[in-house]
Amino acid sequence: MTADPILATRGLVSGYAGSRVLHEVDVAVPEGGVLTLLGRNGVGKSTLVNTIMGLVPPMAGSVRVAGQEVAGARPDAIARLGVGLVPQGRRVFAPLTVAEHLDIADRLGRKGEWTRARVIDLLPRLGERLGNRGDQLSGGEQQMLAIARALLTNPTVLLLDEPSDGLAPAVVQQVGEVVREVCAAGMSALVVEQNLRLGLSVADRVVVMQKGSVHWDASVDEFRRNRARAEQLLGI
Ligand SMILES: Nc1ncnc2c1ncn2[C@@H]1O[C@H](COP(=O)(O)OP(=O)(O)OP(=O)(O)O)[C@@H](O)[C@H]1O
Repeated sequence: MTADPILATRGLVSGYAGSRVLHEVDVAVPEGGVLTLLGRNGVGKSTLVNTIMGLVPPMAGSVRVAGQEVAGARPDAIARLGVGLVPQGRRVFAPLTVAEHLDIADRLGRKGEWTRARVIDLLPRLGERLGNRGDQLSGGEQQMLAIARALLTNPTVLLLDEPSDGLAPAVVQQVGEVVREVCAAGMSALVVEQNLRLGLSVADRVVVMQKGSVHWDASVDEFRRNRARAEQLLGI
């Protein structure tokens, strides 16, 4: 891993209609590594992800992708610079088929090693469901589609916002395997997870947020050794 992070925020302030949610947040995703972001409900994890992606405009601070400043840029420009988003709630389009979702990502996204064939090889279930509409998919299949769509844009860093959200335990395990496989293939990622086991299984570093601020930035080992602190910050 190099010293320069592939994605870094510095002093990032953000929020909605005058109310601040993020207070000078510094996080860094190591190149080829995974940063897992933990925190109780409502601490600002999705706001951080959406601000990095340009969906929520930053009020102050910096967001750098591969050394380039992107704070204030539009989401499509940020995507073209190599940031891929697997959004909370998956955002699959009900009337579009799996194939149509993949076509759109293929057409609009960057070209690279994540081709449609490779994505379907990783997620064979999607290959069997190409003609099915978004609203005919299970939650797990929708999550796989959200991941496939993001991978097809060939990001240099992937933002995954609670990929296990709302899924049954067996399906969480399948999604976990996919996330681990993608990360093991060298994808840099920021992973927001409520599922501690999944989050830690992919992480190189762990950041815990509380009330819009980073309260703990630790290696996975350090996090595991300080169980009491983890429990106190996460309310578990
Ligand atoms: N679109 C929005 N407009 C106004 N306030 C919002 C909006 N989205 C989130 N908030 C508020 O911002 C704060 C942080 O929410 P956010 O969704 O970022 O937290 P989170 O840590 O991702 O929580 P969760 O785990 O529940 O998704 C909350 O107080 C929430 O009510």
